[in-house]
Amino acid sequence: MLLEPLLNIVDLYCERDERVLFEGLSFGLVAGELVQIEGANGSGKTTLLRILSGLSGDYEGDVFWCGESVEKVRDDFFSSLLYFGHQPGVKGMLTPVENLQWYSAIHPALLAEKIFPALEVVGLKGYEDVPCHSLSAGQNRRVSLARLYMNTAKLWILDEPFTAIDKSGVAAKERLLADHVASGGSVILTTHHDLTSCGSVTKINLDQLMGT
Ligand SMILES: Nc1ncnc2c1ncn2[C@@H]1O[C@H](COP(=O)(O)OP(=O)(O)OP(=O)(O)O)[C@@H](O)[C@H]1O
Repeated sequence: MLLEPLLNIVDLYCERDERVLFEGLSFGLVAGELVQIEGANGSGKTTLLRILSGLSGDYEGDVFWCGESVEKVRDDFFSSLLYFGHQPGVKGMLTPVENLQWYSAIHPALLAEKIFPALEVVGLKGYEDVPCHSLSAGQNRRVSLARLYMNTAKLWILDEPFTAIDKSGVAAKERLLADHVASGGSVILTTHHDLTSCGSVTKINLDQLMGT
């Protein structure tokens, strides 16, 4: 049986600084699917993820969520989405717990009762109350990644989630992604890592869609 796509991207066109990043980009993402966006530096991976996450409206084409234009179903779409950006998005003056409390206050899919277990899983037990400006780059990234262990969102859009994460952290994140798709969640991500234990991965290469 053919599954209806959760997210459907139709004929997307985007240019920046008079350079076409991609044109005619169409693909669908079904429940339980992991899509990896590939491409050289500057090919438009982050730009695409920002468009799909509703953070940039500077494009042509259509994006549908469960068969409806995302514009029409914004509330449902955003409550089903967890976006993990290029930057950790962690405030240095706040502790890991405070950062996650703030995220949980603004996003209904992030469960506050999971903050402490999530910080333990990402290896930050004992650092819960340390201001984030005193943590390393990798530890700040882990604070941000802890959101993945606290959430019930169906769709994860992750921009370079493994940056600054050590080998054991990468293996744990791969397992988390595999569990998410195995339980019917969906993931779109960019990474320069080879995904070795996430099961089936659909790859989309932006280099082949670059215009002039
Ligand atoms: N807000 C913007 N205004 C103008 N140009 C932009 C903007 N954002 C990105 N660009 C340009 O768009 C192109 C694509 O950038 P993007 O960050 O999407 O690439 P990327 O594939 O994610 O790169 P990397 O692998 O280096 O992270 C780059 O040439 C960049 O300079």
